[in-house]
Amino acid sequence: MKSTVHTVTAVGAAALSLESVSRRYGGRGSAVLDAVSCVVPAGSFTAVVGPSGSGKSTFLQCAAGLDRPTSGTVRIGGTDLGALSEAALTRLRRDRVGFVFQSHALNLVPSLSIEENVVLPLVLAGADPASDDVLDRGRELLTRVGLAGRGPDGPSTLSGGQQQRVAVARALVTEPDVVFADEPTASLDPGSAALVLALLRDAVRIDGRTVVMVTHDPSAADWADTVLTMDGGRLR
Ligand SMILES: Nc1ncnc2c1ncn2[C@@H]1O[C@H](COP(=O)(O)OP(=O)(O)OP(=O)(O)O)[C@@H](O)[C@H]1O
Repeated sequence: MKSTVHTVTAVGAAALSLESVSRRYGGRGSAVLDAVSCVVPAGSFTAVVGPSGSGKSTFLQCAAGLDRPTSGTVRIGGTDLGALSEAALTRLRRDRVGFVFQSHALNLVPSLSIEENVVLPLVLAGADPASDDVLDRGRELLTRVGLAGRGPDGPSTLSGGQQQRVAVARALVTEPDVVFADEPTASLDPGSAALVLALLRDAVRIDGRTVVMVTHDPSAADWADTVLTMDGGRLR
């Protein structure tokens, strides 16, 4: 089937591209993602919207290397994810991708302090948690998200909105090629949601990061530069 290539308008190389990506479950079933192609340039904020069941989460999972498409090619920063072993894909997700999930309860590790959560991707990549670089980076990001001084506390001492801001800090800590956010404001009140969305927008505008966010919420999509609409597994 012919597919349209959706190019998000922005300057810069592709941070993410999908080329005729399809995902089917159970072999004979219909395509949950149906020959989806798009190019997301570096330094852009893209929202993916669409009705329930249209394939938004599947799009995000395939684009982020959390799921392997049945066919087609996904590239992050020019790397073809399909060519990577499971171990290499895991490293790419750790080092070059940031994630913010829907539920703040699932985003943070409760047994770690707030600052340990923020720098976790660096430590998993082999950095010394006690090094000045790591400690400074953790403090810098906590200041950025308005939680300076809260680093030694546990995540459970924070509100849901504050926990999502920590999740954004952690998603940015490796300076990833792409930050993927799946309904990051779904469980938040409007004020807390706006704070989280402003952090994502500033990561794009100030730091040149690339954000791809799935959302049901039209007011959340308003924060993005570009809105991609999914319908029946295809981009409209
Ligand atoms: N693991 C799976 N096995 C079989 N079908 C699946 C699986 N995951 C998703 N689907 C189906 O794929 C379709 C798209 O699901 P997906 O979660 O991507 O949609 P969505 O647009 O994110 O929906 P929502 O907005 O409700 O979260 C749905 O019909 C769903 O039932």
